[in-house]
Order: sequence, then structure tokens, then C-alpha cells
Amino acid sequence: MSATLIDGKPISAAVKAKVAAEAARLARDHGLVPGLAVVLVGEDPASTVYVRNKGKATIEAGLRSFEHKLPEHTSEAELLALIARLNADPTVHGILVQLPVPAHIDSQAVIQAISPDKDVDGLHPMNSGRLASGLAALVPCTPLGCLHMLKTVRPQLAGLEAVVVGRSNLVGKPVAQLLLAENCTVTIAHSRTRDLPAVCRRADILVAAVGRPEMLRGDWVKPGAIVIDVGINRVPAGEGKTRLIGDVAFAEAAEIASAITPVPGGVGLMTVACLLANTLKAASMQAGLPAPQI
Ligand SMILES: NC(=O)C1=CN([C@@H]2O[C@H](COP(=O)(O)OP(=O)(O)OC[C@H]3O[C@@H](n4cnc5c(N)ncnc54)[C@H](OP(=O)(O)O)[C@@H]3O)[C@@H](O)[C@H]2O)C=CC1
Ligand SMILES: Nc1nc(=O)c2c([nH]1)NC[C@@H]1CN(c3ccc(C(=O)N[C@@H](CCC(=O)O)C(=O)O)cc3)C=[N+]21
Repeated sequence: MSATLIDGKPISAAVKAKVAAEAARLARDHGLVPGLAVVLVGEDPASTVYVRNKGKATIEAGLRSFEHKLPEHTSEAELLALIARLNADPTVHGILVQLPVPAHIDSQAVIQAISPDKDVDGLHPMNSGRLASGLAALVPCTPLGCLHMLKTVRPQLAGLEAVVVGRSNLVGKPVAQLLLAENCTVTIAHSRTRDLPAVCRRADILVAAVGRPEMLRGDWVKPGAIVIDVGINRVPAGEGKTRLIGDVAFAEAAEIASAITPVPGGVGLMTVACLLANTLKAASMQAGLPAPQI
């Protein structure tokens, strides 16, 4: 491998340490302890693991964690009632509803029920609209993490060609907005894109957020490109075990790229760290204090 590894462990640890220091300062100077409520509907095993990781990291940073685990058959009205309670609870500064929710619940109705001030996922149209308009906003955690990792190897992104594969509201679109705000020339590719390998080969910055194991091959990578792999795919590893792999064929791409993120140990770790940073930001804003720079 010739590429620099963009290791999520130290980068996320540094973000978490800054959040912890700022949280200690908020508690000392203002008696304010930021609180994060995570809502999980159903028992998807991967979601259960993420929610546990988030709760643990929240407490380690000195924030308050509220976990709400609801059964799979919870009605949309019951979930909306919980969100209304969390919106009104002054000890809760951030609300995250783990996606996907079961099919009988309209995820847009849920997202739009969350107070935009507490929307630490940055999914409310108020926040996505503000991001697109260049206004201050709560920005989705995974895209924030991607940008942070990119900047560790390339602080100045202006003028670079960025290709984002994937156009979800959670990852692809907001990553593209952040890169645009950094003055990249941005292409968003998706399942209807013609000749995806050729589009990817234009990229100085290639972001993969597709959900297809190792779909992006080494020869889709322009020599010297920076590759950010958002994909989290659980695949069989023999003997009944599973392992996590990304959307990029890592070993191949690492021969061609100048820098690349691993899976696991990459963007996923940053998502959790940026969720804490967003909770701190939301709490500060709700208290009328300036948002800390993380
Ligand atoms: N590391 C982390 O913290 C996080 C990781 N993830 C992971 O990132 C990946 C993407 O997540 P998410 O954005 O939520 O997923 P979605 O399923 O919502 O979106 C996937 C996107 O990929 C596109 N796509 C699917 N197949 C192809 C294809 N063959 N060629 C080109 N584009 C394709 C889809 O296109 P179209 O719109 O045309 O259907 C869609 O825009 C998943 O592996 C997920 O687990 C997600 C969130 C956080
Ligand atoms: N409302 C909402 N917001 C989200 O941000 C959201 C969501 N729903 N639904 C699911 C996806 C996925 N996601 C991850 C979070 C942490 C890791 C993570 O910690 N990954 C580690 C460990 C993974 C492991 O070992 O299982 C790693 O990549 O090294 C991964 C993926 C957030 N998502």
C-alpha cells in the first residue's frame, strides 16, 4: 500500500477530547450539561450496536445520554408523541432517531417533528435548507466527519474535483454541499449515472456512500486521489462470522490513491465523534452561548 492511511482512531479521539473539554467548561461556567436522546425503534442488530456505541461515547465525553428503545410495532403517533416530549424537555439538547425506522412509519414525518434546534442529525429540511443556502446549520454527522478527515491530509480543498457516489439525505447530498462550500467542483453520482468508473476517475476527492461492498475498484481511482469510504457493509467471513467492509476495494485503491480511509476504523468513528460535537453545539445555541469551535 502506498497511500497514507487516514486513521479514524486518533482523529476521532481528538474531536472527542475537545468535546469533553468544552463540556467540562460549560458545566463549570454555566451549569449546563448537554443531553443527547437517541431513539431506536425495533431491534435491528447493527442499529442496536451503533446506539450502544453512541451512548457510551456520550457518557465518556461528560454529556448526558437518554436512550429510548421502542418495540418494532410502535405506531407513528406514539413515536411522534415521544418526540414532542423530547422537544419540550430542557435537559435534552439533541435528538437522534436511528434510521431506518420500520416501514409502517413515515421517516419524513418523524424527521420534521424534531425541533430544528435539537436536530443533531441535520436532517430537518430547515437544517438541510440552511446548509444549502450557506447559513449556519446543524450539519449531518457523517458528512462532517468526512470533511474533517479530508482536511487532515489536504487543508485547502478549493478547485479540486470531487465526486460523491450516493445521493442520500443522510450522507451523499450533505457531503456534496460541504465540498461545494469548500469550493470544490462537485459531481454527485448515483445508480442512474452513466459510466460510473469514468466519472470516478475524474475525482481528486472520491467519496463512496453507496452501501455496496467493494463496488469501487482500484482502477476507478485517479492516481493521487484522496478516497473517503463511508460504506459499512457486513459480509460473511466464514465459520458463521461476519466482518465489516467498505464500498471501496481497499487494497486495490490504496495502491493508486494518495490517501484513503479504512473500514472499520474510519468514517464510522468520526460519525460518533461529530454527533457529540453537534450535541455540544446544539446545547450552546439553545443556551444563547457561542457555538464552540471543534
Ligand atoms: N460510516 C458511517 O458513519 C455511515 C455509514 N453509512 C453507510 O454508507 C452507505 C450509504 O448509506 P446511505 O447514504 O444511508 O445509503 P442509501 O441506501 O440511502 O443511498 C445509497 C446511494 O447509493 C446509490 N447507489 C446504489 N447502488 C448504486 C450503484 N450500483 N451505482 C451507483 N450508485 C448507487 C443510490 O442511488 P439512487 O439514489 O439512484 O438509488 C443512493 O443514492 C451504507 O453502506 C451505509 O451503511 C451510512 C451512514 C453513516
Ligand atoms: N439517524 C441516523 N443517523 C446516523 O448517523 C445513522 C443512522 N441513523 N443509521 C445508521 C447509520 C450508520 N451509522 C454509523 C455510526 C457509527 C458507526 C461506527 O461506529 N463504526 C465503527 C465500528 C463499527 C462496528 O464495529 O460495528 C467503524 O466503522 O469502525 C458506523 C455507522 C450512523 N448512521
